[in-house]
Amino acid sequence: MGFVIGRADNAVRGRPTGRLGRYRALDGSAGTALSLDLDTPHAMLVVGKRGYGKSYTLGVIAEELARADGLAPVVIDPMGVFDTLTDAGTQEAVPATVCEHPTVAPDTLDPKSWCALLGLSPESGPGSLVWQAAQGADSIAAMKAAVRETDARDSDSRSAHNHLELADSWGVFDTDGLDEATLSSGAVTVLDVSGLDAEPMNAVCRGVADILYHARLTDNIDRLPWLLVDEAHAFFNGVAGSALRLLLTRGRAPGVSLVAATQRPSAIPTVGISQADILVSHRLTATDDLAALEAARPTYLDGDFADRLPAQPGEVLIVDDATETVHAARIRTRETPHGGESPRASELATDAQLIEE
Ligand SMILES: Nc1ncnc2c1ncn2[C@@H]1O[C@H](COP(=O)(O)OP(=O)(O)OP(=O)(O)O)[C@@H](O)[C@H]1O
Repeated sequence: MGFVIGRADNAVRGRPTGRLGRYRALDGSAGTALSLDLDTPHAMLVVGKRGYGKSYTLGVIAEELARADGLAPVVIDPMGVFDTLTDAGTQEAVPATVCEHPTVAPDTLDPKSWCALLGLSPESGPGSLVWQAAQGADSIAAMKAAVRETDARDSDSRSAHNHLELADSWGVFDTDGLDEATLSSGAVTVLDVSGLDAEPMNAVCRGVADILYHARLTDNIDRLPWLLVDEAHAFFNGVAGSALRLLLTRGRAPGVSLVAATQRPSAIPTVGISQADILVSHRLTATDDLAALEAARPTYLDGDFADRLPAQPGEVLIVDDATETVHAARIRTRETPHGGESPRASELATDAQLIEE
């Protein structure tokens, strides 16, 4: 099994692990196996510039989580590239389901989040109406009715109503939306949010993060959730941000893991980097991204961090807090097809065009 990332006592064997890859030897040969601890909760950050393998690495982690017992993996998929987890692969099938139109119950969002989602200040007339409506209603229809029935100024209730109409039009709110039971089937649940704008995408992520966290706090699920979020900067900077920060800072106590992938670590709040116990870094070159990592992780990342970063797709530098170690590795090959390949013009050209050349 080789080394287990995220497990303080590497002598402990026989507990759940996922195959991550192998050490990268200087001569390019494959070294000892590297696994990821799946026994205890973790907060992981996967970073790297575009095209160097973040989504691929998330896919590898999802494959391993789906096969492990006792876990409830959920992928927030803003690029629509993880549906391939259900395809036939090189090994036995990965238990996976894809939800193409994920919805959450309106009351998974608290009043403050409703105001933030709709871009309303809670102190404003329309904002305070939305706040009040969100406190008592469990559907958008009930929220709209509550707003209509107030004796507030006409212009305020009309504005609040219009904002709620807009939220309704996103199609991501439903009283029968995702719940802890559907999210903890044991298979990896892929939530395809790729067709959505930033606000509804954030609403789904926020709702799901809250459902998983509260389900563990109240002992309502007996599996340990792992929330995987691709393009995480889009969520840390939206309504989902506070829920993701909560998972990073307090998720591990009740047993919720977060794996956040981003090409822009500089757009992630410092706490998002400093609270991660496992950092997986693909190639990074932007000065502000490197500075953000170094500023948040001074303990292990000294000045030569940039020099130690890999150059090829699929290669990573892993910083592991549990063992206080840094590892140069290559992520293993996906078993299911990778869905994030950029299209090439040559692939789209017809045979006739290619013959003409
Ligand atoms: N571990 C790996 N083994 C083999 N090939 C890999 C590996 N990781 C990445 N690749 C190759 O690199 C390509 C880019 O990877 P990926 O789509 O994950 O990039 P990304 O960093 O998520 O980019 P983007 O930010 O554009 O989504 C893949 O299509 C694949 O061909």
